[in-house]
Amino acid sequence: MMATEFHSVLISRALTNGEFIAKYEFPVLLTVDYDPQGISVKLKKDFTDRDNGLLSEFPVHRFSECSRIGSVSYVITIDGDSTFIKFKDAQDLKKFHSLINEVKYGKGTSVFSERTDDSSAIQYFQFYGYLSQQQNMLQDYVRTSTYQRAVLANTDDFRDKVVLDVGAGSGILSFFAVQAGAKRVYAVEASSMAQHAETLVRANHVQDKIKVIAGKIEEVELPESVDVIISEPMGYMLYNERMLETYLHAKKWLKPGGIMFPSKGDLHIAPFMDDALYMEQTNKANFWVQTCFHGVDLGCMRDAAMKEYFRQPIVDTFDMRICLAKSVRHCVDFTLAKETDLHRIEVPLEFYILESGTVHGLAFWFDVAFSGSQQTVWLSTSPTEALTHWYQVRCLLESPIFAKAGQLLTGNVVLQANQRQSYDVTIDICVEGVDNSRSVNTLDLKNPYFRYTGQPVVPPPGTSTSSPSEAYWSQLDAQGARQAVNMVNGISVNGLGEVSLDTSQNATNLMGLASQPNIHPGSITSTGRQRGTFCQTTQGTIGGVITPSMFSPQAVCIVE
Ligand SMILES: C[S@@+](CC[C@H](N)C(=O)[O-])C[C@H]1O[C@@H](n2cnc3c(N)ncnc32)[C@H](O)[C@@H]1O
Repeated sequence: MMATEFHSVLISRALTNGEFIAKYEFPVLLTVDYDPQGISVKLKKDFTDRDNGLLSEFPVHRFSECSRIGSVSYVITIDGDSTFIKFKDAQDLKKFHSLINEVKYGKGTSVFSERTDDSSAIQYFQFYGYLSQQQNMLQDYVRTSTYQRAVLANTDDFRDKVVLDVGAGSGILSFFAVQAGAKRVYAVEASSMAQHAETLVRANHVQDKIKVIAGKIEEVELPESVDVIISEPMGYMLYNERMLETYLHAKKWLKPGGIMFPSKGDLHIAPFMDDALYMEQTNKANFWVQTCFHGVDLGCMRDAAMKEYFRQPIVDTFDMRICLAKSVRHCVDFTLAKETDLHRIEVPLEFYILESGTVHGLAFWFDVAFSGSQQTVWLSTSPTEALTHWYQVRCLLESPIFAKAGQLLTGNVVLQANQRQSYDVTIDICVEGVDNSRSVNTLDLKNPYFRYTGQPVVPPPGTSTSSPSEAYWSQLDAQGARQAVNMVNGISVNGLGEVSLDTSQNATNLMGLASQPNIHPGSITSTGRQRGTFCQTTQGTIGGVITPSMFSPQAVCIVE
């Protein structure tokens, strides 16, 4: 990944009276690098130690004002500031002009640019350009370790093979492919993280194996076809971010019979009951019921507030026992699916209700499988498995419906892709044979509510079929020597006044903590991935980066 360089360039800037004065009294080195939205122009002292000589940097995008002047000069205006660039000769100007033309008029539009709003793409790739955000994903050790295991358990599929890493980020999956014996890996990354990936590749002395290509998979050219495609394109509810389409698009570079890692994804959907969650959202909307808020009647806004709160998918985790029926599984085979298959996804639903209760909505989670020739490895985001940074997602119904054990709940979920790299999710369910039992809601997956607090999940009320108090004491009795011992907050005090820690309980707690992956707070809306924020919790301090879209009243903290 090499920047284009122009030596001995003179830079001037325009004064308000239209005259130009020298910005630097010496000739500079101008470099042009890839930028997710166009190009990044850097002005450096024309020294050999180029990294230290950076004078200034500005991006040139499709809508930037630029113009050629004469045969050796160019003027670029950004936010009213005009920079006059005088190249060494006409040859350099021509080269620079063609780079600018590529940005402004493109090599034609791409599948990615056609399906994505510019503003969404800018925010999205800025997010992934932060080392802290890549770190958040790397530190989800369930995710990262499962990928490494899947690759290293299938070395036959990687040894001496050419691999494509789609959306390489820091390049971690490319490194795994090399560890498994890959001959060459093309690591394609559209955000500015590509530059860091290149640095990591060099620092690890694998530049002869890993070739970092800065750009979007839909827009770059590879020198050859590949045997394996590896990627981590899953968003919330599997589909958020629409990066799975990028993953499927990349198949244009896959040799016939080539391997996709992961190979398939299963989206699980189940009806759930959660009175506390429903009441929490309703109570927030009830703020607007007030008829005399500082003397103002807010009542007319209550319905709109309900709509707004119920449009937000809830991202957190829960006890599987809130599910009233076995999940329906919707499977995508990445080796067979086309990217257009993901523009509108309709999942028919049919649930046999196992437990009577109020259906407050539908819960979603996903699993992906790496089907290697030696071993199949699954990565699961199920509520029954160790927590990942994808958590689980729940879509609420504004009007819940009651269903009895043995009844059939039918309907469908429609995921309609939008230009904001996300989906509008419509859930539509009804209890068969009951009047007025249908309920429909459309939610905006781009704008979820991060509800995860780091607190352990609690089982739904009413799951005890015998006396929990009796069960607790008989468990202690069964351990022996516990009779006549009082327990206060894990500290036992026996009849002799001796005090000791209840190590059995503490060990369980510690294990509980240790089994949590390094999960950070919720997400910004550009990706739905991690949100950094700063807060103190009972279990530690959480640090992270705040981005503009994080300033939402619903920001919550997560235990690290
Ligand atoms: C979820 S991250 C995964 C990063 C890395 N592979 C890992 O597993 O840690 C997805 C990465 O794909 C990149 N990406 C998303 N869409 C892309 C596209 N159309 N072309 C190239 N890279 C893309 C993002 O910038 C981001 O760095």
